[in-house]
Amino acid sequence: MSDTPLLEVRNLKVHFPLPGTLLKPKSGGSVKAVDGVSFHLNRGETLGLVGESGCGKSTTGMAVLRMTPVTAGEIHLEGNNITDLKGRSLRTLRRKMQMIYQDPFGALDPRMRVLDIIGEPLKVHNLVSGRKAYRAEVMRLMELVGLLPGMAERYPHEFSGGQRQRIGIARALAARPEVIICDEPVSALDVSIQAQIINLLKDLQEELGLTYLFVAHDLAVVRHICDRVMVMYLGHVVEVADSEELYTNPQHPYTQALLSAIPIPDPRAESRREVDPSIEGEVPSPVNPPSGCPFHPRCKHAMETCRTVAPELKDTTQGHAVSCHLYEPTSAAMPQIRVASMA
Ligand SMILES: Nc1ncnc2c1ncn2[C@@H]1O[C@H](COP(=O)(O)OP(=O)(O)OP(=O)(O)O)[C@@H](O)[C@H]1O
Repeated sequence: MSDTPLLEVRNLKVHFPLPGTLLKPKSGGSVKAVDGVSFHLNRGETLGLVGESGCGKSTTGMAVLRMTPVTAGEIHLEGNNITDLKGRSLRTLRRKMQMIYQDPFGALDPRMRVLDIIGEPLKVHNLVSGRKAYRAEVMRLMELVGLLPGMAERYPHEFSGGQRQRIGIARALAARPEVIICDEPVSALDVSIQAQIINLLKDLQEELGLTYLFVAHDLAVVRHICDRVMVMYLGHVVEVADSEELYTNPQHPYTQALLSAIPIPDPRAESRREVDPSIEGEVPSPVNPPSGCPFHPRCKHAMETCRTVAPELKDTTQGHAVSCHLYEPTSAAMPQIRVASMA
């Protein structure tokens, strides 16, 4: 892997005006969906982006793709600032960054044949010339994702969920992208199919040298596919580390709580598992964020400190960074809770 990140995001903010403030933007109120997120993505790696519903994962992915307006911050692809690209440059960028969507049922146009769904990016970005080359390229892509070329004339409703997700993957690959944002690509699929799609994504990455930003709320899935994992909470990154390091040595109380909620496949171990109570109940919303420390009720710091000053993301060991006022890299680690084994 190269030392220069393929993608770099610096202090990204995406704030949406609250309903009712759209006509009077100065009247205040906004949802801080993403609020100062920084990360990098190395060529050929998979970075997981995890957190509970509403923490800003999808918005981060959409902002990186320039599909949602960026309030502040910078996005760099291959060293070029792409935050304000427009027109033809933005179209070129769109080819380099593709998305695989969560809902394989809603993401495909039901009136289009698979041939045209997968082939559309070839036409839009002028990647092949002539009908024959177009058809041959679609067939190649179908084979690459495990679909029979004979299915090219069919419509999306004739396919299962897993097959539809394969169509979505082939369509993303057609553009020959540098980065693929996988937005919960398996959460709408049956568990048995999930593993097939995860393995397909891994194989394609190896074969084509792809780079993934893998958005998910299922921490068990993320562990199997990601090299590094970044944990988000209410628009902020609270911890980032190599995958194994994060799962075996989580430092942030919120990461520890999230990990405690992963079910254990062994029924006896599962019956002994203790879920951190702070993770139970209603998922916090950025529309009405919790009062006090937004990160964890066990935080001993003055509540207002955490509300008014976002904790800095501090490096602990190499590549492992934590954002919490309580965390002191030089002192002993923060109070640990027991982390459920995933064996
Ligand atoms: N276009 C929008 N206008 C207003 N608010 C929005 C918009 N898009 C997202 N939000 C809000 O921003 C917050 C973050 O949403 P986002 O979809 O990024 O979260 P998420 O972590 O991906 O959640 P999920 O896993 O449920 O998709 C939520 O409170 C959401 O309601």
